Amino acid sequence: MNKIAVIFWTGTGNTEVMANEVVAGAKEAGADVTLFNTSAFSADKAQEFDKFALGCPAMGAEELEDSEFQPLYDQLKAQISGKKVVLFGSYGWGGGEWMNPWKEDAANAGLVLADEPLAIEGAPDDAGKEKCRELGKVLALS
Ligand SMILES: Cc1cc2nc3c(=O)[nH]c(=O)nc-3n(C[C@H](O)[C@H](O)[C@H](O)COP(=O)(O)O)c2cc1C
Repeated sequence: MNKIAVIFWTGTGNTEVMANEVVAGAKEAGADVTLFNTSAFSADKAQEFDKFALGCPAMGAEELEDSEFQPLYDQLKAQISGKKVVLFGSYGWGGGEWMNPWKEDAANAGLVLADEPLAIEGAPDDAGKEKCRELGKVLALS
């Protein structure tokens, strides 16, 4: 089975645009993909999926969004150790720094990163959208 959950949090829509492109890329590669805003997903659904694309912008001071995304991610990572995952999100001024501790944390939790995380400044342009589709494709084919 190749069931993928794409789960994202967004404040102003940029990471949602990325999430939609990740979905498109994974579908093009033949996966069965479902898109969730964090508020629509709970960790007890994790076992229904084989792979996960997780999207969250840089918030706080180079951190994950702390009211919805971080708590969900903390519960989820305990349940999906050993599963394939990709990470993505939009940032503003920090050069993508928030992605480094996230990547390290995911690896420490035993998540298997199917590709390098994708960090995009602001709203993705056409080239950025293509990178998102490619990320979805790589996850689907991994
Ligand atoms: C409360 C808050 C904190 C933020 N902190 C950071 C940060 O630490 N580093 C950074 O590069 N951008 C930061 N940003 C900018 C967002 O990451 C950026 O606007 C991003 O495009 C938002 O993505 P979204 O449209 O998916 O919400 C912050 C924005 C807000 C509102």
